[in-house]
Amino acid sequence: MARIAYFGPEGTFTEQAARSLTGAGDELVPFETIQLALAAVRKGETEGACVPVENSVEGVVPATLDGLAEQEPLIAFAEALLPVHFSVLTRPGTTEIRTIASHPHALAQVRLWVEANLPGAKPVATSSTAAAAVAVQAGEFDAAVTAPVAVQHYPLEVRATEVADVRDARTRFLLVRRPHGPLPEPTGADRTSIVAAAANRTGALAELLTELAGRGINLTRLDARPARTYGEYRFFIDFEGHVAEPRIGDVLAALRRRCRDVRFLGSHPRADGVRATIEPSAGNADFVDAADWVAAVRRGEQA
Ligand SMILES: O=C(O)C(=O)C[C@]1(C(=O)O)C=C[C@@H](O)C=C1
Repeated sequence: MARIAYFGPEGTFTEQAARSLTGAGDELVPFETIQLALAAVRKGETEGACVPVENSVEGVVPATLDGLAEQEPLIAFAEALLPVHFSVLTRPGTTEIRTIASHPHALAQVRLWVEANLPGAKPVATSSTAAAAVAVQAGEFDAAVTAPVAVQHYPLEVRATEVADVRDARTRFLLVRRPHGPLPEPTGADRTSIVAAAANRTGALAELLTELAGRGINLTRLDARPARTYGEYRFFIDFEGHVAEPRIGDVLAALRRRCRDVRFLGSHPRADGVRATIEPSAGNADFVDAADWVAAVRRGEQA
């Protein structure tokens, strides 16, 4: 049985993701913020932490990216992809909705719906969707935009379901742990994540990307976040493949040479099961064959 921290309180999308990534015997422990969930696993209070990383409408979750780039390293060893649509909850009997609360990512995904259906309602940011339900229950706000499961945890009334400005929105979540023990086995449908600090000079980012492109490695995400000094950035790069593969090991070694700093954030199976695209002459067998040939040349056996 493992203790797993998650971005709570109870009834968040993240709790759902954590349940899908853990076993029945595991204990899920809610934390009010992403930072606190990551701190729990760093301190060894829990064996893992489940946090949201990116949404198909609103993009990355900054607290997760910054939290993984800074302090002691953590490694993602599994991911979940959840469909995202919302319920709107109020205290029973509420007649007028003047304030509508939720996580900023959730508010951004229902802005048009709120304008059309609750004109004049003021959006208010809370730490999570479930925290909005708690605040509505406490009488702080009139309505909460929540995950559909939230109503099972809080005694609120469902005013609308399936609320979403963009159909088929999805959020991806990571299960992270401290870097100890073996990585998940490669499956052929894996994702590798790094955060890199490129040198501050012309073409530095293009050179990093050329290392990946030259080995036929397909990117799945590229984001820049400030590196806490004005004008300096970190690049979060996700790509197809697993560090156990020769082609991925080869590109990581090249990035390590080129970057001021590079941190490995994990290699794990993709939740959508999409298999890596392998370009002609960039498969693992091609890398192994090329390395064998160089070794033979060095031994003086082949020219
Ligand atoms: O507040 C929650 O329920 C969360 O799990 C966070 C979160 C996010 O960070 O994007 C997760 C999915 C939705 O996109 C809205 C909020």
